[in-house]
Amino acid sequence: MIAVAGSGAFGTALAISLAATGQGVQLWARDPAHADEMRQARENTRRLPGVELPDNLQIITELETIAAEMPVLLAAPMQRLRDMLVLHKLALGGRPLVACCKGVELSTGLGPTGIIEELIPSAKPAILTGPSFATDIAHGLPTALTLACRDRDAGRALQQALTTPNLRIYRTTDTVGAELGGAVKNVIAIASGAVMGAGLGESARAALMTRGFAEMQRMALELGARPDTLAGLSGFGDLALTCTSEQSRNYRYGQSLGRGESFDADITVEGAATSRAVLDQAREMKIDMPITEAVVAMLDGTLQLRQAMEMLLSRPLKEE
Ligand SMILES: NC(=O)C1=CN([C@@H]2O[C@H](COP(=O)(O)OP(=O)(O)OC[C@H]3O[C@@H](n4cnc5c(N)ncnc54)[C@H](OP(=O)(O)O)[C@@H]3O)[C@@H](O)[C@H]2O)C=CC1
Ligand SMILES: O=C(CO)COP(=O)(O)O
Repeated sequence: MIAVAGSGAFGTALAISLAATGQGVQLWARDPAHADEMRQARENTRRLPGVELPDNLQIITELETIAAEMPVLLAAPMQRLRDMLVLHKLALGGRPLVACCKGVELSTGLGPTGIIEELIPSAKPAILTGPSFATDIAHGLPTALTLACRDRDAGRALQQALTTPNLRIYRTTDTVGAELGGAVKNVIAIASGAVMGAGLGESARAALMTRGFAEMQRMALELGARPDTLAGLSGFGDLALTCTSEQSRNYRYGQSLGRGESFDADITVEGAATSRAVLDQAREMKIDMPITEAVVAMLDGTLQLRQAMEMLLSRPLKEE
C-alpha cells in the first residue's frame, strides 16, 4: 500500500503506475469536488484526461486516513510544497516522504528535501526525479527515474516500493545533485524553448543545452553534489528530455517567450520561480550562470531574446 498526496498530472500518473503492481494506492486530492469528479468518472479529467483510474486506486480527501509509517509521495508544485506540509504536518510525520517536485523554493533557496527536513523533522525525506512525462508514465510507457535519499536503508526500501513493471528506479544518496539537476534543467528548458520559438535553430539549442549543463554542474558541484548524479537521469537525462520536447510545459513556455506570445498562467511552469531562486543563490555564491541570468531578465521583461543571445555570444572567449 502506498499513498500519493496531490492529484495533479504527475501524482495521478505515479498513482496509476504504482497501482499496476496490484497493490492498493491512495490518491489524495485537496479539493473534495475534484475528488468526487474522479470517483465518478474514474478519470482525472482536470489534470490527466484520457487515462482510466484503476479499481485499486482509492481517491481520498483526508491525509489523516493514511496508515502510520506508510510512505507518501508529495506531488504538489515546488512553490506550494511548504503550504501543503504546514497544513498536514501531523498526518505526514514519522514516515518516508518522497518529494516529486522539481525546483528551488524562491523564499528560502531550499530544495524539496530541505523543506521536508525543516517542517517535518520526524519524516525520512527523499526525492523522486528524472526524465518522465506524466502521460508516458500513466500509459505504461517505459521510464527510468532517480530516487535520492540520504538514509541508505530507507532509500533501498523506497526503491523496491516504487519500482513497477514499466518504471525503473535508480537509487542514490546524493539528494543535492538530484534536486539541483531537476531544478536547473527547467531553467535551461525555458531558454531552449525560447531559442526554438524565435527560430534560432537546433545548433543554437545544442550549444545552450551544453552550456546550461555546465551551469548546472558549476552550482551543484560547489554545493557538494556528485558528478555522476549530474551525468545521470536526474541531471543530463532530464535536461535532454525537457529541452527537446513540446510535451514539456517549461519548453513550451520558452517557445511562447521566443515567439512573443502569451502563455496560460494556470499551467505549472516550475522553471519560472526556480530561475530566480537559482540566480539569487548563484550571486550569493559568486557562481557565473549567464543563461539563468538571461532567463530571469527575459521573464522580468528587461531583456529581449535577441539581446539575450547577443549578451551570451559576446561574453569573453574562454576555454571549454
Ligand atoms: N507533469 C509531468 O509530466 C511531471 C511533473 N513533475 C513535477 O511534478 C510536480 C507537480 O507537477 P504536476 O503534477 O505536473 O502539476 P499539475 O499542474 O498537473 O498539478 C498541480 C497539483 O498540485 C496541487 N496543488 C497546488 N497547490 C497545492 C497546495 N498548496 N497544496 C496541495 N496541493 C496543491 C493542485 O491541486 P488543484 O488541482 O486542487 O489545484 C494539483 O493537483 C512539479 O514539480 C513538476 O515539475 C515531474 C515529472 C513529470
Ligand atoms: O519534469 C518533466 C519531465 O521530466 C516535466 O516537464 P515540464 O514540467 O516542463 O512539463
